Amino acid sequence: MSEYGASETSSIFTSTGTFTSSSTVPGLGALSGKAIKRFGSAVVNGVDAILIRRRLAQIEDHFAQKTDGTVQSDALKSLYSDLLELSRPVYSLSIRTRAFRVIMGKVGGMDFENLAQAMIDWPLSESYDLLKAMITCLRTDLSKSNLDSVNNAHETGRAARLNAFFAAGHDAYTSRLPPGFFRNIPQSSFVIPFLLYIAFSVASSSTSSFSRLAIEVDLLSFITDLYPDILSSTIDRRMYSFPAQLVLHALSEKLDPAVDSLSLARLHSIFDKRFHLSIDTLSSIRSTISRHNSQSMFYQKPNILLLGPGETGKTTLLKQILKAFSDSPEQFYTDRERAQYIIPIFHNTVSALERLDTTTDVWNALETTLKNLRNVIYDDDLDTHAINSISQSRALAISSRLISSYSESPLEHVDYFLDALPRILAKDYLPSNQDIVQCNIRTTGIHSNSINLRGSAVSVVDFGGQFSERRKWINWFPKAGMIIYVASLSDYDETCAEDSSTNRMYDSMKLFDFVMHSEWFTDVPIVLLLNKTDVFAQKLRKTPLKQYFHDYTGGDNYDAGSTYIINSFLSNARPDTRVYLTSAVDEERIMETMNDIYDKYLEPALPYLTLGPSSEPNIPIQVQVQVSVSTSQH
Ligand SMILES: Nc1nc2c(ncn2[C@@H]2O[C@H](COP(=O)(O)OP(=O)(O)OP(=O)(O)O)[C@@H](O)[C@H]2O)c(=O)[nH]1
Ligand SMILES: [Mg+2]
Repeated sequence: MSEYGASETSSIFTSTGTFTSSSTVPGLGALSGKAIKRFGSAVVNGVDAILIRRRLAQIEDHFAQKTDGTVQSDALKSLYSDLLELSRPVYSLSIRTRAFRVIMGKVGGMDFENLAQAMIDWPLSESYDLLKAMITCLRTDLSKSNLDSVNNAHETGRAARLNAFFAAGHDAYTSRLPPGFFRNIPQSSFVIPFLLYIAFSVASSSTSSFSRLAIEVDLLSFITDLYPDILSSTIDRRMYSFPAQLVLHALSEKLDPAVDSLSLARLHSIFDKRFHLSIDTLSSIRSTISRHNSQSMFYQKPNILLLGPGETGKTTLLKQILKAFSDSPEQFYTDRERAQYIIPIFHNTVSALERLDTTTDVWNALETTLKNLRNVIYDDDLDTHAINSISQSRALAISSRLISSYSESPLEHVDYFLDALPRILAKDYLPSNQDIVQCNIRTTGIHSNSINLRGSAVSVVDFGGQFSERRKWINWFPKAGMIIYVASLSDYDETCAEDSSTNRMYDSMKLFDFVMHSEWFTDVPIVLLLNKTDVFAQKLRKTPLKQYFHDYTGGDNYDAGSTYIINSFLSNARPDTRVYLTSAVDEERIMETMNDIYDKYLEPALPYLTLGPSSEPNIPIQVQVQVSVSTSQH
């Protein structure tokens, strides 16, 4: 039994029978598909009035204390039926105001799935009145107050009462908005819950009737008034119209081209063609709603933090993202920028040569190459240097390839640059995109990069992963909107550059554990990116994982090995942690991963993404009355 008593589960208008045909209230009992006749006004008195007020009090109590998730579906249905019933213009304004307050609170608090369902099932004429009232209540951009234009005393009194009705709805709506929604964000963000409510109702209705209704109440003008620059806005601004685009998208899916061609034409004139949903509309709306309480969801924090130990691929990932999301990925690097990578690549090549097995026959011959490369590196004047003599040793480079394939364990970029030696040693060498991706430069300091992520301005922040760098991370913890923790699968047989007694993977797991359970990130989504799958696959065949993780039993099987490492990382992780296996040097693979992260985590967050307090002044909302619902009061 409900903690609110048996009456809670049944409607006074339907099942209890206490509210009978002797009622003086026209229209009662006409819920859920029964024909509703509009009588315009009602006189409620005696027992009926008491029952109605009692029921309303129950509904108010109920919704003040509970969210829908905790209530049984039958009970909910009757609660919503009665709630909607009591919002009808046939009741006194005081009753309607109380019902409207509950309804608007549900919408503002984004706990509206059941309300939307009840409204879809409601007769259209009733939904029309309620929708119109909602829009009026939320409109903030109308001319001052229409009270000024009302000239006789009676009308003024009526308008004032209506004003109070809308103000009550507005109040209830704003008081339930998710934390931070109202303050310091553009005014139009205030309507996000309402727009999501409409999008949800449209998307979940089975026919086009509800969509037509939304057009009829002039939702499109409401949207264009709120977002005058809906199509022309800059990237920074465009994200604010995401929920509006969601509504337009849902409407265009539901309207019937044969019947609603005019509405569709108007709709398409404001619909952003670049708007993209990765999942179906309803799931997309649901996942957007489900994120609303997560304070992390980019409210003033559009920052993706790339954390993880040194040399795990954070900067490589960033390079790939910056290039892929730029306006022209192919021309991303200028020749000057490419040239800046020559010296670091020579450095990488030298260290690659230095790590080769000195007992091999060709080592002596390679030394000339090494010496010349060093000369170039340590002399600032690249042009006058002995690039010529370096290129003479090109033949030797071929043999270096042999050596690298014999080397005991693969050395990643090291292998790459040894293989690329003939090209690197050419006189007119200019690093290719892939050379730049493979180039290993240790990050020091913090590097925040603004990118346009499918139309949204987001910062991706890259940190150095070495011990000495980690202490700098903390400054950014309060600003984290999302964490991508990058670990390297191939770390299992290596020790830390800063401490040769610590295994890199153990260090990585410990650091992950720290990040995962840091109080800064309680609400911050964390994605674990297990990188360097390519190196891992190669390495596993040569260096047994069991040697470093004694309880591992999967041999050199890639799936067994990677699953074991995933499980080890996740053994103490939050259940919502998402894991990806990827290779940051493989452009296609890493972009697949990033797109998936975008679809699952970023897209649902977009409505909450904002650039910060100073982006637009917070103009106080004024409640004004423009459209009145038909009613008469007592
Ligand atoms: N083969 C291979 N190499 C990778 C992969 N990811 C990164 N690398 C290489 O590993 C090296 C280190 O990568 P970075 O991105 O610089 O590492 P980081 O995490 O930024 O390191 P710090 O800046 O020191 O914290 C570079 O040479 C990359 O090209 C991968 O998936 N496969
Ligand atoms: Mg780096």
